[in-house]
Amino acid sequence: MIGHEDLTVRTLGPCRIDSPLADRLAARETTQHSVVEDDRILFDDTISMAGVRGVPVEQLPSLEPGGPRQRIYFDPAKTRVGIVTCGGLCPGLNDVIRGLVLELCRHYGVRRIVGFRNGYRGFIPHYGEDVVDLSPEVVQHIDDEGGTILGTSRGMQDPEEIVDALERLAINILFVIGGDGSIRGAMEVVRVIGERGLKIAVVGVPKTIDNDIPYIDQSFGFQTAMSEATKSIHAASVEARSAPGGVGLVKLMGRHSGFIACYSTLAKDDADYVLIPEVPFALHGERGFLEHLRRRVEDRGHAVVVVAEGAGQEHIEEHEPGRDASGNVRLGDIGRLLRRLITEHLDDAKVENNVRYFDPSYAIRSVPANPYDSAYCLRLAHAAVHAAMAGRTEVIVARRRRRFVHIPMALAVSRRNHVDPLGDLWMSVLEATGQPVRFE
Ligand SMILES: Nc1ncnc2c1ncn2[C@@H]1O[C@H](COP(=O)(O)OP(=O)(O)O)[C@@H](O)[C@H]1O
Ligand SMILES: O=P(O)(O)OC[C@H]1O[C@](O)(COP(=O)(O)O)[C@@H](O)[C@@H]1O
Ligand SMILES: [Mg+2]
Repeated sequence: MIGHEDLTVRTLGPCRIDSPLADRLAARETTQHSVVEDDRILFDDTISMAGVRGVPVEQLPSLEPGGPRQRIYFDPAKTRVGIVTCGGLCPGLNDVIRGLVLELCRHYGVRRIVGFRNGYRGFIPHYGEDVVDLSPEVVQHIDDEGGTILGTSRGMQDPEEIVDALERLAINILFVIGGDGSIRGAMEVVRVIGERGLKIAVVGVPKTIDNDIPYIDQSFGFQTAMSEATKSIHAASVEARSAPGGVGLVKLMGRHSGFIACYSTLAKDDADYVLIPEVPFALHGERGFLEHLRRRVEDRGHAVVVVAEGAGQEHIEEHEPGRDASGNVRLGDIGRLLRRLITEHLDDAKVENNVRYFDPSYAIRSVPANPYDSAYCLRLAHAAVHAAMAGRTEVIVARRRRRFVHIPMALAVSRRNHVDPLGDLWMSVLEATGQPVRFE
């Protein structure tokens, strides 16, 4: 059970410097739309969850609010900042970089900002990567493009060498834009910073197209990626309805979490089946997926199947689950397996079929952020700058139940966010598709 200590945010020291934004904060009070800096946000949001704690309200676990502080830890005129993007792409990476630079320069007067190239390897001399000087002029229009102007990478790097680079460049604040792996890497960097007695703040902006980081509403870029995925699902539906025995099969990203598959299915009423990593399914037998699909194709003449790439791995016998350079599991190709098995099953049943396979994986994560995500990225960037300038460290900024909060990195990587098979999201998917609760 999450306790108060799990939610305590580390700081580098007392904030003694008046913030350049102090004059904007004077009249603020806690309302539905803002939280004053010495207030806290309850972690539990139901009577039962709070009640089971059996403690007075002021002892209930609570989160530190995001937002500007009256006084800050770093002297803006003497602060140097580094920014790095790590792991897989996600729409909005450039929007976050842009937001960080503009907030630092325009509102805190911090002008010494460098970008490290290609993820954590950008710190390592062996790779010979130059740093990128960042300014409002450099970043003004980078949000028009997907990807990250800094580049990204996977693969473990030595935190000692990363901190060496921070020391050489006299960096005071490092922003890490990345997922669970990047956050774990950032924690190693924080460990070394502490061992060396340095005062360097490390603040994370969580990034995951899979939405697999817990305790946050949604990752930036998720809405854009989900929107892109609906285009492929609709194309699959058009193809399926235009041919006898048409079956549209769409494989979407989602290594361990099927959120993209779920939300993109709910957005358009095209899919008949959704298969996700969190819900095992039987392929064969009278109540298996293939027989159910055959009956659906015979009854309606077409069907659309949406499968998250991490679903059905139990059916991929010949697959040796290797790992990528960061240690993430390399998945067997459930899309190709289903394409083959669906065709074989319908052929064996003498059901005319035309299976059309779509794999838009990289297409949905390499696009620019949509306006909603662009605005979300800007606000996350603002929160990250406020947190770092106030000396917070080993923390990610996130929006949780509409409030911007500071979540300790250890908590952010303590578990993975999954679609709950007993939760309301999966219930909505079952209601929307009409598929059975389980194929067994
Ligand atoms: N368990 C870990 N401990 C320390 N560093 C890690 C760990 N996992 C990943 N990293 C670092 O974080 C970077 C990005 O991690 P990765 O899993 O590829 O993407 P993401 O951060 O999006 O999950 C890697 O290049 C690696 O340097
Ligand atoms: O980018 P790669 O190395 O091909 O890995 C693809 C994987 O990256 C992801 O987009 C997630 O990226 P992260 O590991 O950076 O969170 C998965 O959805 C997908 O399985
Ligand atoms: Mg990850």
